[in-house]
Amino acid sequence: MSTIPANESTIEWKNWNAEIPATLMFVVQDGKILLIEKLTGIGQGKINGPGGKIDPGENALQAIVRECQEELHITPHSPVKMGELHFAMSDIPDIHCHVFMSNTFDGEPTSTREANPLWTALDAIPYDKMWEDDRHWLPQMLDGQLFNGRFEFDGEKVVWMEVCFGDSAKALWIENA
Ligand SMILES: Nc1nc2c([nH]c(=O)n2[C@H]2C[C@H](O)[C@@H](COP(=O)(O)OP(=O)(O)OP(=O)(O)O)O2)c(=O)[nH]1
Repeated sequence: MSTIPANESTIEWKNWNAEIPATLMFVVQDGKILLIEKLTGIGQGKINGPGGKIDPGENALQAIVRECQEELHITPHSPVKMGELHFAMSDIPDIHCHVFMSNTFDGEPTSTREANPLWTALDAIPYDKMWEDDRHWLPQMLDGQLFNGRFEFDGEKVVWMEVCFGDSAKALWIENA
């Protein structure tokens, strides 16, 4: 488990519930990862994976497939859930995010109103243009590790975090999609 800084979180995580359920997808193929330049919504202007909010009546898997279709015109095959992320935000509603990976998909990644596709070498992921927490779980996820991350933000800055990996991380997931 990794934590920063050493101080306690101001969040009472035991009773914490996010307002927004969301998803992320990372497609990896031939030594490259399919990232996006996000053009709308939360994190606009950042590099991220495709994803977005879960609509009422959807589960996380249905939501991530729909978001990939909407944002990049691709349909990922057999998404595998790799992690959950819990974001306690200071200035926007709190977010609970399900993170998936896939190695194959139908369609051609295409720019849309919401995103520009960016095939990126796995050793050149631009963490400086991504959310600050990503560097604390994305490398391990790409090594095949399941994860569970809790992050407290002040604006866009991480002020506290706790990230677990492996089976003990999966035991912390709220939902096994
Ligand atoms: N990698 C990463 N992704 C994050 C972080 N915080 C955060 O909300 N996200 C992701 C989760 C969602 O995929 C996305 C936020 O949802 P969104 O605003 O894109 O939702 P949406 O596509 O449904 O947008 P809209 O309907 O409001 O236009 O950003 C973070 O710290 N790191």
